Amino acid sequence: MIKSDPIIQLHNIYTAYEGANRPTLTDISLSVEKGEYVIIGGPNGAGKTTLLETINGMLTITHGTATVCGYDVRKDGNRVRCNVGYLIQNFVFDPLTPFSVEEVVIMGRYGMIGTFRKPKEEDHIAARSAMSLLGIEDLKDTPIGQLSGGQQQKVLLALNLARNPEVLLLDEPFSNLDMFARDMINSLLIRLVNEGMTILIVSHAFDDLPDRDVRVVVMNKGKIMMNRVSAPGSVEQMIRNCGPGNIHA
Ligand SMILES: Nc1ncnc2c1ncn2[C@@H]1O[C@H](COP(=O)(O)OP(=O)(O)OP(=O)(O)O)[C@@H](O)[C@H]1O
Repeated sequence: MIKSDPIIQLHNIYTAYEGANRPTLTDISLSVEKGEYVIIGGPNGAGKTTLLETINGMLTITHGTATVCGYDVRKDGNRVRCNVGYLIQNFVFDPLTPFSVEEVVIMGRYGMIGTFRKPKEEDHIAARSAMSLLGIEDLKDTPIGQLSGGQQQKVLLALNLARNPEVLLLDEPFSNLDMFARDMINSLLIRLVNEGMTILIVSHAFDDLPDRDVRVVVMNKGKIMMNRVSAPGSVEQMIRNCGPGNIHA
């Protein structure tokens, strides 16, 4: 069998925020195969969100090579973002946002629908199917700003799933969720990864990981301190072992 290229390949990457006089990420190299479940851990300010936004082509890479879904992130950021879903951390809609839940979920299809075109039947079907995966069909006509934080988070996950991404980046997806929603979304993520989606998740919650090996990437001070495939049971301890008291970077 011919081995395909990794779906994410970062080599010697430096990423800088606009106006910053030095890069936030330094010398990042990371390979992720299609269908991997990757947990990104590390202390506050370590660079976890910055890593997700680098993979999604949202930040300036000042040095190194980055390929995601076969596209060069530095040259083809738009194409990368068409194939990657990104759930950002703690996003809250303004209470007066004039869109219903279904309208927000269908925004996930905009890259495919095209500018100034109306959603087709297939876009509505994809949006409804994503809402059904998250159990939010009954909210479809509710204005998004009238939902709770946890409900809005489910809508944003549905928006990302409506476009059926090859890679899903999740930044603290469980932070606003009750235990039932966490269980439901954990099972959904495990199903998606078993079907071949590649998932990278920044999380401090390690219950209910997939019943298979996961890749654990631990960051600190803008660098990757550890990158290892491990059994799910040892993830939390591995991240603790690389905690601020135990690393001297
Ligand atoms: N927009 C920005 N402009 C300049 N620097 C930023 C910006 N956003 C983040 N940083 C800096 O980049 C570093 C890494 O931040 P990042 O948000 O990636 O950390 P994190 O590991 O995701 O932290 P947390 O666990 O607290 O969410 C921090 O020092 C932070 O101050």
